[in-house]
This record gives sequence, structure tokens and C-alpha cells, in this order.
Amino acid sequence: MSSVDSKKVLIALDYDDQGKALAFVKQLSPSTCRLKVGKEMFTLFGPDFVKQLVDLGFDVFLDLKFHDIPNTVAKAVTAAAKLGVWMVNVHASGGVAMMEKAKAALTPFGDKAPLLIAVTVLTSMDEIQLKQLGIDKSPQEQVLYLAKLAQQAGLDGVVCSAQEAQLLKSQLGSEFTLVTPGIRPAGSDAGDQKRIMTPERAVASGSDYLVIGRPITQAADPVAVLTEINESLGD
Ligand SMILES: O=C(O)c1cc(=O)[nH]c(=O)n1[C@@H]1O[C@H](COP(=O)(O)O)[C@@H](O)[C@H]1O
Repeated sequence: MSSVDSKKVLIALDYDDQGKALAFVKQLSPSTCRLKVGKEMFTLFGPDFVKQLVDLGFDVFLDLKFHDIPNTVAKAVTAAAKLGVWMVNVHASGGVAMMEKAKAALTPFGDKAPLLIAVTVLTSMDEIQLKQLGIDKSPQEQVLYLAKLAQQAGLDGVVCSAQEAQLLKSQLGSEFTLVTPGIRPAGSDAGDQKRIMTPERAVASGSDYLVIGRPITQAADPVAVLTEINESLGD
């Protein structure tokens, strides 16, 4: 579905200053990227900030990674849908009942419902960190396991690293949307990300959407970096 989408870049707006974030956003066009609002900006600036971005015409991915009892998560995704966001996420490890209830809560929104996706294994985690949690699987095995649960629950896709994209597309089909953070253009700093890939390789591996934060937002010329990435993807 989304493999034909030419707006593959989702910019992670992880700013602690709303003015700086909006000054950056005003240099962008909704035709060249989508925007992601995560825990930092939502906690600092709340739903009004999200609404401003929606009103500017951007598709917004509200990345709050809900993980709670089914009733609470269903109410949280309903609140997200009311904000008019394009995509919202939950943690797959919240379980099938939680994911099913969240999906069902979006039914009344019809074709205005946001895409609902599940986080599998965070891209900042590797096999050693999984072991610390008592999980004796490789990241790839655990991502596939959780992605199958998300698909079973009727979700639209998952957040995973691009390193798992090829496997997931082959096992779960091309319609199941893959959103991949941990994207690092050649030569940029990995930072706290462990399972990384370049934009071009990620798309070639089957990523539908690339979440990119610091390599764009911390660049001397963020718009130039976005343009360069879009051009490298043939958009
Ligand atoms: O759900 C996410 O967006 C997410 C999941 C994940 O596994 N890893 C991950 O990095 N993210 C988010 O993606 C963004 C990555 O930002 P950068 O590392 O600066 O490119 C951050 O806002 C993270 O919160």
C-alpha cells in the first residue's frame, strides 16, 4: 500500500522549544515530508501543538507508544483520532487483547481513523539488552514474533528497524506497513540507536516510512538534508 507513497520521511520533531520547532516546520512543505510528535514535545506542549501541525496541513504521527490496560489504551487512541492525526502507535508487548481493543476503538472514525501501528523491539536495543529483559531471542526473532501478534490483532503495521524489514515483508505481506526509525545517512552519528540503516538501503529492504530525527533536525541546514534524502529515494 504505502510502497508507492512518495512521502516516506517522517521527521521526528524532538525539540524542547516550540518556537524553534515551528520555525523549522514553517520551512517545510506537507508535500515533502510527514511529522512525528513524540513524548518530549507532547509532554511539553500538549495536544494544541499537535493540532497546529495538523492545521498546517501535515500528516502527523503521534508517537506516544501507548502501553496500558486495554480500556485505557482504547481511550487514548480515541483521543488521538479526535486530534486528527494520521498515525498513532501502541507497544505490541501490551498484548493482543490491548491491540484489538485499540483497533476497535478507531472503527467509528471510518476512513478518518489514523493508522494504528505497534512498536516491536526498540531500535535502541540489541540482543544483549533483550537478554537483560529475559528474552532469549535475537532482535529479529522477537520483532517477527511481536509483528505477527500485531497483524493477528488487525493493526496496520509495526515500528521495527530496517534490518528486519525484508524478513517482515516476506512473512507478513507487502500491505503490512513498516515504519523504521534508526535511519542514519552514511557518515552520521548513530547516537543511542543500535539497529541502524541508511535511507536508501532501508527503502530497498522494504521500509514504507523512515523516521528520521537528529540527522535532519540537528543539521546545520535541515531542509537541505531532507531534500538530499528525498532525492536519494527518487522522490
Ligand atoms: O516509535 C518510534 O518512533 C521509535 C521507535 C523505535 O524503536 N526507535 C525510535 O528511535 N523511535 C523514535 O524515532 C525517533 C528517532 O530519532 P533519531 O534517532 O533522532 O533519528 C525518536 O523520536 C524515537 O522516539
